[in-house]
Amino acid sequence: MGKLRVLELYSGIGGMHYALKGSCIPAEVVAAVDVNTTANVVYKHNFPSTHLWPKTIEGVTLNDFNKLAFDMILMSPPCQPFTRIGLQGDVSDPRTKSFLYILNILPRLDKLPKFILLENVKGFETSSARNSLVETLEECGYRYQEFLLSPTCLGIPNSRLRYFLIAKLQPGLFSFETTNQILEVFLNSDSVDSNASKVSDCTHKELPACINGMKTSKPDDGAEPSSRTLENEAVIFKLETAEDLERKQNQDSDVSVRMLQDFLEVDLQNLSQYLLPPKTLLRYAILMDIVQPTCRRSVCFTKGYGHYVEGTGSVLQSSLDVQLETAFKSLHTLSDEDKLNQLLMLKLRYFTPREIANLHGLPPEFCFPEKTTLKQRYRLLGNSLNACVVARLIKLMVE
Ligand SMILES: C[S@@+](CC[C@H](N)C(=O)[O-])C[C@H]1O[C@@H](n2cnc3c(N)ncnc32)[C@H](O)[C@@H]1O
Repeated sequence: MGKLRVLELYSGIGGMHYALKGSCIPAEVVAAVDVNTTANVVYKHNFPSTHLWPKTIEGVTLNDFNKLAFDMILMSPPCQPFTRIGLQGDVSDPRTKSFLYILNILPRLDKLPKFILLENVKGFETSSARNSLVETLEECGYRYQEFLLSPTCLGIPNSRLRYFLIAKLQPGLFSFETTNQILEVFLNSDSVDSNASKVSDCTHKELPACINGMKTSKPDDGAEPSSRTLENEAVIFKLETAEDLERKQNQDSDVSVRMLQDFLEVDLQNLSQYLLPPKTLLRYAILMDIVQPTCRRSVCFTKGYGHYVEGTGSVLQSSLDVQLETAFKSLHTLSDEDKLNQLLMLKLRYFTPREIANLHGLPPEFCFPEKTTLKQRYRLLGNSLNACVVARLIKLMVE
């Protein structure tokens, strides 16, 4: 097979590009399109020779698309119109306009791409946008398969449940039986399993995230602890019930998932930059998802991480001299000053952008330009994707 020509839409910081590299499929990104200036600076920094179009997708004409003669589309359209906690504007949200434009362009292309992969949030599967996508694919003669997957199914200790669709132009066949059901595990077909080590061999050597074989348990749903009600549930400590604690203990004892410590920076420079400030500790400590380096879980890192505290991602207890339970149990009886002293002993800190990049399966060579601020880094990473999960899907789609 010659090199596949790949079009990367909504390219952001290039998560799809890294996934493509990780898949080891002979391919090149012939164009990447994104309208976000900050993301584009990061993309260009990491992929200086890729043709990046800093414009809206609606601004790319049918003629421009035809000239690219691409074989594959990789895309992660804006997810805000489909998030469970958002307004769910779906196709009437202006942010879906570019996606509908792509659906309109697709049947009119001189040559249909052989492969299409789409990533979005959980919630997309019940949207009208998804229905339009599937209708268009069927009209154009594609077979497709939908998934809901989290990186935990690859042994990566991070919940990031996402919707994926892979499509292949007929007469091309997938190496597995497609089903109308949304698959919540990677398929255990021989072809996928036997290739698991191959993906990891060529995927970012020092990166621990992609080394694992596949796990076939159902993914957790990545729900944030603060998003549910606590009525009728006895709180043990830190607003957590026995059920919460049991779930977390189960996750932490699941040895098919790696420990967070494998993803942490070893000699962290500027630790103080990442420590949670006193005001935040006093106001929000009780709501935060706190993990230790030996934990095998973390909640989804969103674009507000490091800025908003509640439900945006886990924080790390970097001093293990004090037990979390001990620090929290008597907290409500203390004065603010004593409360703070007790919390400070835990040395709670944010994960660094590099550590989140590690959890996302971005390779060691991925980096931010110096000028990208910390807030921008968290924001861009929160919008990105897990490159290991997508690498697996690309392989499954093409083989
Ligand atoms: C969910 S993020 C995708 C992130 C990307 N996969 C990554 O790894 O960083 C959606 C991206 O679409 C871009 N975007 C949104 N609307 C767009 C449009 N109409 N044209 C081009 N890019 C758009 C945003 O700037 C954002 O970077």
